[in-house]
Amino acid sequence: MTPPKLIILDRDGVINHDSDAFIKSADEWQVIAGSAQAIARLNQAGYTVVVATNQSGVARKLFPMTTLNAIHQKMHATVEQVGGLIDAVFFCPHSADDNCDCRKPKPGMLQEIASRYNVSLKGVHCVGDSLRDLQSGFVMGCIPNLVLTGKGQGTMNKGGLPPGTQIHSDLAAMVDALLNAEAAAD
Ligand SMILES: O=P(O)(O)OC[C@@H](O)[C@H]1O[C@@H](OP(=O)(O)O)[C@@H](O)[C@@H](O)[C@@H]1O
Ligand SMILES: [Mg+2]
Ligand SMILES: [Zn+2]
Repeated sequence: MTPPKLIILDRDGVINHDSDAFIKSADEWQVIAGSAQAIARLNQAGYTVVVATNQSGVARKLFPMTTLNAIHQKMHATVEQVGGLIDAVFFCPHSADDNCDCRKPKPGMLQEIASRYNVSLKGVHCVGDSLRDLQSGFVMGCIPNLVLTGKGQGTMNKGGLPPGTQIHSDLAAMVDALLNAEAAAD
């Protein structure tokens, strides 16, 4: 069964630079060079691109929902400026103490994506910089991709990655690898 042409991206550390102090404003949100263009290349290759992101900064009262919305408005605009489209953003605003079902590594957000798009995520690529991103995808049958931007280098060094995890320097390199593999299979 050919997987749907859908790809699930983590946000902080994959699309934009991350910070141990959290990304607390639109000004602090800075795109990683090449990531917006990589999303546009995925779209041009027929992929629907969605984001699944933990945003415990909301529960921690580091920023309100209005600020999270402004950050995502900037993210959408940055991608659209280079001809790309992020189709939907799924976020978990809770803290670990809330024990919710949607905070990665739990698969709640990905289950929501599967149901919203009415697809199985088996064989769908997920891309993250933290182990929890890969774990939440792996339990849903996704192909895990670790990028070494954001927290990715530390994640790789810690090990314990899900079986079959593919490692890439950044999102642009992951997209190169995906599209080259597709071209080779044609
Ligand atoms: O990488 P995604 O999921 O898009 O977003 C991660 C952010 O929400 C923040 O997640 C926090 O983790 P805790 O929520 O404190 O465990 C920390 O890792 C922060 O550095 C990071 O900015
Ligand atoms: Mg991240
Ligand atoms: Zn949650």
